[in-house]
Amino acid sequence: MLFEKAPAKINLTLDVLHKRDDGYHEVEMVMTTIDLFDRLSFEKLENDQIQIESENRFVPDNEQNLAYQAANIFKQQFSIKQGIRIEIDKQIPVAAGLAGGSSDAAATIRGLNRLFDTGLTNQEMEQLAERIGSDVPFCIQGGTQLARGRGEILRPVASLPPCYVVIAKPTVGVSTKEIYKRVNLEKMMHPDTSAMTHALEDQDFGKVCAELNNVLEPITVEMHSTIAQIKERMQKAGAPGVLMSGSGPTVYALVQQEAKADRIYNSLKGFCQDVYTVHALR
Ligand SMILES: C[C@@](CO)(OP(=O)(O)O)[C@H](O)COP(=O)(O)OP(=O)(O)OC[C@H]1O[C@@H](n2ccc(N)nc2=O)[C@H](O)[C@@H]1O
Ligand SMILES: Nc1ncnc2c1ncn2[C@@H]1O[C@H](COP(=O)(O)OP(=O)(O)O)[C@@H](O)[C@H]1O
Repeated sequence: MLFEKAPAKINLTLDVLHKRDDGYHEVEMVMTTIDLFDRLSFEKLENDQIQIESENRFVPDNEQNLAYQAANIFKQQFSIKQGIRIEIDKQIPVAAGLAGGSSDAAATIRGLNRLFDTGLTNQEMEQLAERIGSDVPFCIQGGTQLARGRGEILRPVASLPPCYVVIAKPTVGVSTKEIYKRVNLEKMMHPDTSAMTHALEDQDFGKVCAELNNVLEPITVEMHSTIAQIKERMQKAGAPGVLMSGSGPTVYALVQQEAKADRIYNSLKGFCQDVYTVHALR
């Protein structure tokens, strides 16, 4: 048996540049992994099946599961006849904009690369990952990266300065596809991506907070006003930087003082079911 941790990600910026002929959107976004993890275990089976086990009722146990899809692609790639049992201890909220499923898929590729001793490089794993979803290549290495293309063209950038990340996920469900469908390119306040990467290089926390921007946020907020309410609560509790992650509905606050992080956490506990205080991964 072998284990892998699958961290969640947040978007520090998310820009949509244009719609492509293949239906996807050309994006430019800075993402960073945080210390909120799913834990996966991998075991070889004598039969030819892929088995997914999870106690979380929102996690599919069939080919819909991104970890299943990753295992299937991996088996095909290396003509592996054995089966694989994958157990997912789910800690990342599902359908949250935190890339939980994508990170499970990436962890599966990393885990199977070790289990079957196949020696794939990170770049080769990212190429396999691309076939599963736009966010999966980023999740192979995580850290802080600038992602372009539909999310698969990656460049490492400087990490977040040390800070707390207070995360709140309302119970509303959001479909990524639906949010991208509502994108109106004329009506956008685009992030300054290069200002964000420079702020990270300079470890300028105030500037990082000032540059947080996600063009999908107004679209999801229009559908779910609770996101705006969470943002307002965080700001009132003293958060210097607040943003929705990915297509939502999760909102996070960045803050450097522990006492302020506690205050933000307490202002949301009771209002929101899923609230966590975590750190960015360096
Ligand atoms: C918005 C983001 C930001 O990190 O994350 P999440 O909210 O999912 O965490 C990503 O772009 C989501 O990536 P991911 O969830 O992997 O998307 P995919 O499975 O590849 O695509 C789901 C659907 O979203 C739309 N899509 C996705 C990526 C992209 N660059 N352009 C798109 O238009 C397409 O309609 C696609 O059918
Ligand atoms: N391993 C997995 N963990 C969670 N959700 C998964 C997984 N595999 C597939 N899914 C499906 O993917 C959808 C999006 O989930 P998730 O990856 O958590 O969200 P997001 O893309 O918003 O970050 C869910 O509705 C769920 O049914």
